[in-house]
Amino acid sequence: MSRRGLDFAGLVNKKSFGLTLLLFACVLYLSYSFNSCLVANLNKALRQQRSHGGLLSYVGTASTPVIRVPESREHGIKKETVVRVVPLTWTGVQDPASMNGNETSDLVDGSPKYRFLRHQGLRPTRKLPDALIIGVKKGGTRALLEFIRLHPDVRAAGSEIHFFDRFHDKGFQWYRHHMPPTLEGQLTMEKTPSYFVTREVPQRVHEMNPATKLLVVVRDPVTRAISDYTQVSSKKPGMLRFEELAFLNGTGGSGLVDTSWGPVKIGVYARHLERWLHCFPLEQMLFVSGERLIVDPAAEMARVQVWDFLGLKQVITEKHFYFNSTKGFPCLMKSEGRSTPHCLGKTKGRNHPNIDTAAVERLREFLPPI
Ligand SMILES: Nc1ncnc2c1ncn2[C@@H]1O[C@H](COP(=O)(O)OS(=O)(=O)O)[C@@H](OP(=O)(O)O)[C@H]1O
Repeated sequence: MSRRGLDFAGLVNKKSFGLTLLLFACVLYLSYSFNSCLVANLNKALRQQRSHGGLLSYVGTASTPVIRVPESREHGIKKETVVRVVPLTWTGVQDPASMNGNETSDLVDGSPKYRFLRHQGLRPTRKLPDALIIGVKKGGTRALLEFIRLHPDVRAAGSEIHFFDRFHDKGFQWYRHHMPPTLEGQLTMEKTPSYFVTREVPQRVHEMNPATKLLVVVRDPVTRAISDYTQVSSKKPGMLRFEELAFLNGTGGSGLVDTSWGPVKIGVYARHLERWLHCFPLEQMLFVSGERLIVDPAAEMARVQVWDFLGLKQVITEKHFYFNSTKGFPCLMKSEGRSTPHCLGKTKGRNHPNIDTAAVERLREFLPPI
């Protein structure tokens, strides 16, 4: 390229560099003035709302803002709704309580989720249960627990804690630490189906709190016994047939029922209930139908929610369930842990073996349907 050509190219490069620089400075200036203008306007609007009680007026503290939303006018009286404002993201602001070591052992761990809640002025703590699902084994206790914990005012331990029948000597502190953190007004629940049939449990629950609410899922005792047998035999291949175990000397449907066999013994509900009634009034117990939990879960859950002792609002409805025809059971649209439709685990809703009709009939005479 000629010397004149090179000079010209240099001039063009310098010019475009200068232009780019100018353009960049303009963009920077515009974005700065736009943002500061926006922030100033927002501040002004908030100040106005606070002083004049405008569309939304703030009445909370700095950490737990509460807004009052004017709703309507009735008979000349202004009505408003109070809403606690909880941002959807944790701001990362350090909670002073977690810095000065003022926390009691009641408070939950310092993970971001709980630091975030405390920052909002909400102090989750672990409490001893207010209500227990005490049984019956294979009645549908898992279904009841998973359904009731859809309620925002209920939090439940996910697994069976077995405190009152196996780990009582570990003490209440141990038990409490197995409970989920709850906010004020939320109920704490736990389910361990063996509580219903364990001799010492009613007295121990009473010692913890005589006002404990008790929920019992009851199911036809014969179907329950077959369900129980199905579970045990799935873990023990080669187990004797149901008919051989349910009757004395393996006499099947023609013989005497073996009342000492676990699956039969658990189904004598009245015997176990008697022990509970020595410690708790009947009104403090709610009997939930295991059958209705399957055929109409929303209706059965409505019964649970209107039970005065729990004092829950009607929140769980048909919208929370769908019927999964492959599984043959109602399943959940979503739950606390999962936002997609799902069913209870594989061990819930197993296929039962065919049992001789004579054996079922004979057993039903001994364990009549409830
Ligand atoms: N929605 C839904 N999905 C699946 N299963 C359901 C459901 N609702 C009630 N059931 C019935 O619950 C039975 C199991 O009872 P439990 O949860 O009390 O069993 S356990 O004692 O905790 O092992 C289980 O017994 P099986 O059918 O013998 O498996 C079910 O019949």
